Amino acid sequence: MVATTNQSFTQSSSLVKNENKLDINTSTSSHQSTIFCLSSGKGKCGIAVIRVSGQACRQVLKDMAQFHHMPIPRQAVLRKIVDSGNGVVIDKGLVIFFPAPHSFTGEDCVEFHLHGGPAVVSALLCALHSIPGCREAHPGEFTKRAFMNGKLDMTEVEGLGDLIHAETEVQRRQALRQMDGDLSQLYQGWRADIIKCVADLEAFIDFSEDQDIEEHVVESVKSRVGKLRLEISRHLHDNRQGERLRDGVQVVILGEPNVGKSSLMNALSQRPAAIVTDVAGTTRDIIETHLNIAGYPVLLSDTAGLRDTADKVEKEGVIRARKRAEQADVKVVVLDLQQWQNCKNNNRKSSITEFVISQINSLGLQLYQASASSLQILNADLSDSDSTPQLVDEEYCQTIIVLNKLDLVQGNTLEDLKSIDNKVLNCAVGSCLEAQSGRELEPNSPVDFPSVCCVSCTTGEGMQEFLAILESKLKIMCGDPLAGSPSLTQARHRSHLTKCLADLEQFGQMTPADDFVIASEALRRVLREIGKLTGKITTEEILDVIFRDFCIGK
Ligand SMILES: Nc1nc2c(c(=O)[nH]1)N(C=O)[C@@H](CNc1ccc(C(=O)N[C@@H](CCC(=O)O)C(=O)O)cc1)CN2
Ligand SMILES: Nc1nc2c(ncn2[C@@H]2O[C@H](COP(=O)(O)OP(=O)(O)OP(=O)(O)O)[C@@H](O)[C@H]2O)c(=O)[nH]1
Repeated sequence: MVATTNQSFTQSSSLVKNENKLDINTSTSSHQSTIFCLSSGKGKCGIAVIRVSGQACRQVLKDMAQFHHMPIPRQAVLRKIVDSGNGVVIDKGLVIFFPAPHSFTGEDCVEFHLHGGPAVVSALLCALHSIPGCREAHPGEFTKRAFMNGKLDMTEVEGLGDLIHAETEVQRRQALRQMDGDLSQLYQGWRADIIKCVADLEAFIDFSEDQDIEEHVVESVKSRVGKLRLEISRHLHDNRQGERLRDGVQVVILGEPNVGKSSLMNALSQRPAAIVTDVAGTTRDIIETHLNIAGYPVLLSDTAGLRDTADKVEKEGVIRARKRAEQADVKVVVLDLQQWQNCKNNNRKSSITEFVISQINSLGLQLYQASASSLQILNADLSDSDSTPQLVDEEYCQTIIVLNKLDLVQGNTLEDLKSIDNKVLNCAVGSCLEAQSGRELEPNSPVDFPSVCCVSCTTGEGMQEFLAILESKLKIMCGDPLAGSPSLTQARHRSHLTKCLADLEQFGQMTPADDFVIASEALRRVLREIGKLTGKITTEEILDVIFRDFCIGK
């Protein structure tokens, strides 16, 4: 066995060398031009920061800030800053030198912190232009250099991009975690595991006449690959929590005409985003607004009231509403309590539960919301590496039922409403939806029943409770970005990892009669995919797509 270990080690290092041949992420920046850019926001501001990165930085310091010796690294110094072309003083500002490799880009960097007037900024940019070898940076070019110089891997770069684009607190937390390398570490760890497996397997291929090695090595590799398969499965089947948080949660308001959908939309967005009238069928097109609800990014849509109609325009609106409902992460179904009050007034016996159920049924929406298969994997036994988890990707969504126009409910009806226990109502409605879905769930599988609440969009009563429910649903849909292992955040990652999983599964089905060379090739493909994920293997095309979305000056 000692021999095997040694063999693994040499295999392992040759493997790394082989892989590096595919690596274009090794370029040195010595031949590149020096780039500069305004990194703070455009327009008048207190202080403007202009960054310079590249070989000409030392010349810039000499010519523009009269440093005859290089300043102490990373220490701000107040200097007169001069246009070296004409000797004119541009401003008196702070200058910081970050010598390579200890800078953001890994190259020599200089920062000018100036007074934020547009004329000051443009004079400095102009002066930099005239220094030989200097040019203005493209969007994301500083970060691209940081990536090229190995300061950040691709997932960290993407985290940084997300941090800049983060509009809400929870998005910020997820992006920061990714920028800090949590996702990178997870993927690098998987890569290291596979490298070991390939090394062991290839050592076995070279020394297969030794039966002792076969037993141990092949079995151990199979079991390690099995564990990894399960880990990647779990990471992929997370109900897209991280992606949802990054892209925004789709919350869709649905219901019959005139029940108060647009009023709810306006109450949530605190502005008259949608037209409200007492004419049934007012909203036709989908009306969207972006909201920050408790730190979660939400794309809220108001939709046309669901009903059969001969009106051509309204009909199209209803089709769009149903389509949007299918894409919803959270469905907010609005019902009109005045209709229940009318039932009661007409002496038609109807409990609130019956009313809710019959109304929901008549809307013809798919509101059932368990994602049993995805949740199953979370409970799967990690040690049982031979069982390939069978996962079906189900759409997972949450439903809130809002009983609106609470202010119109009076007398006995109001008392009836107040007497009902919310939990009982939630369960009754939930069971009904479960039955309606026609699907059998295993006992104890976690199902989130829809939550029911009463509000008045006119008086604001119940709105806090509704918001609290919505918040809890957003939490379920996005998870806590700081808890547990980091989430998958992008379709790009999903696509690479799905390919990895397919190859790992192919490997798992290998039998002793199979060719181990082919099996090890499957593992090498996994390595290549993870390499693409972290940017160890990349192409200009991919880089362009990723850096395109960065701001100028980043
Ligand atoms: N003025 C200023 N503020 C800024 C930045 C900047 O470039 N300039 N940043 C730009 O995004 C962010 C900070 N990120 C930075 C990341 C690395 C290094 C850096 O010098 N890294 C060196 C040394 C590390 C150390 O000493 O701990 C290195 O990695 O070797 C600097 C800033 C946010 N604030
Ligand atoms: N009393 C009372 N009236 C409400 C409440 N919410 C909405 N309304 C009224 O109900 C009517 C319909 O409201 P909308 O918000 O336009 O209803 P909608 O569901 O968007 O209607 P459509 O666009 O037809 O689908 C308007 O006259 C609102 O003022 C409420 O809580 N109490």
